[in-house]
Amino acid sequence: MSDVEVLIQPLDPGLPMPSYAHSGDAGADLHAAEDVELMPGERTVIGTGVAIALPEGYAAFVHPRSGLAARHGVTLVNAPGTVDAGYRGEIKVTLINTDAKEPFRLRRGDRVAQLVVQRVERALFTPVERLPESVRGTGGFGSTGR
Ligand SMILES: O=c1ccn([C@H]2C[C@H](O)[C@@H](COP(=O)(O)OP(=O)(O)OP(=O)(O)O)O2)c(=O)[nH]1
Ligand SMILES: [Mg+2]
Repeated sequence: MSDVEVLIQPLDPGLPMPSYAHSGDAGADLHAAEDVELMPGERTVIGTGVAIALPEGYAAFVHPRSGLAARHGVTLVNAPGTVDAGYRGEIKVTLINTDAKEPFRLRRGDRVAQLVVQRVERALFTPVERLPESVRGTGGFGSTGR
């Protein structure tokens, strides 16, 4: 894994910066900027107290944390959220509590999601009459069976 410099602006003094729990981790944990209580089925958007400037050719993706998903049914509505290189606003997280019964509580400062920084390509969309043939062809949506 190589390093890439990402400029980060703390918007909320007192909140920890995103950080990798272990060397080799792909995701840097993002911290919740506020206390939240989500009823079963409820969703909300919360801040993480940081803004970033990614280099051209990169994007960052806001992924759920598997511990919150497995233990509490808490995930992100738009997983993975896409942070564009040109975005300078606060990174936000679209939390949802999918649990049928249990409310979910999160404290300010808790790790709520994780940010994965990746190189991305831009497509040059080239219109054609016919696409090249492939083994899969047009089969999709369960075409290979269950
Ligand atoms: O989980 C997310 C997803 C997006 N964003 C920010 C960064 C991203 O660059 C911007 C726009 O996101 P997106 O393009 O997914 O949303 P949109 O609904 O298409 O909004 P827009 O019209 O602003 O592009 O919102 C977040 O902070 N968190
Ligand atoms: Mg958009």
